[in-house]
Amino acid sequence: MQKFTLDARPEAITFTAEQTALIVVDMQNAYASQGGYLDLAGFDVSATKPVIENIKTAVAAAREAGMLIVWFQNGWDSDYVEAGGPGSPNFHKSNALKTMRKHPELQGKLLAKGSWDYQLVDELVPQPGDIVLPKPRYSGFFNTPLDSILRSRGIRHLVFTGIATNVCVESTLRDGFFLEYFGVVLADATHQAGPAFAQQAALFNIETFFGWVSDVGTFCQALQPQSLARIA
Ligand SMILES: C/C(=C/NC(N)=O)C(=O)O
Repeated sequence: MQKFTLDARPEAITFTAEQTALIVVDMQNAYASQGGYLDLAGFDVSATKPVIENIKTAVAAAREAGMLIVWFQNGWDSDYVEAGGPGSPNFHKSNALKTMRKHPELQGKLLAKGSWDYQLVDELVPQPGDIVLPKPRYSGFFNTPLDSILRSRGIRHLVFTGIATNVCVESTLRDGFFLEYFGVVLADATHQAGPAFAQQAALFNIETFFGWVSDVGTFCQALQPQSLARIA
């Protein structure tokens, strides 16, 4: 199997395309579009367009190299049974659920399956052979078949893109770490929920404790057939 070496912080990391999945976390209107959940809840989504473009570029490079692409969609049924009631911390901490309690006219709209908010942004379209997984909580490993899908393919490395860096990306990467997956974040293909320091803190945590941090240009460069980064 061909090996690729990706320049990353805190050090370069080597992987094969067959044993790596590109994970696209929750690139839904809820998280990346004006008028979506995060915007309505008061989070700044004005800088998500370049993130969408960078994800498109990373997905194309990963697909060309033969990597599995996994797309997550965060949310629940339109009655919010899957979100959990007052007995679930999710009921109390989800800003989507809190926003809908404050604005009952939004009930059934935010992160509800079938809604515009739940849909992936128009610019990012899964292709045949990709895996599209719904998830009910921040971590993509919780109550989803992600682990068995990856294990059955021998995948050990996960390259992360998506929104939000400090919530679902970091949660999924951390759970992956405990399950012995090597997690790499492409920083310019992610965006935080909250102030800029939340992005910096999440990336600091990841590169220092849980994984590696690189960027889309470096990732594409590493995957190029003629790249000097390629090791026979
Ligand atoms: C804040 C938030 C983040 N989700 C994510 N996809 O990172 C949420 O779902 O409430």
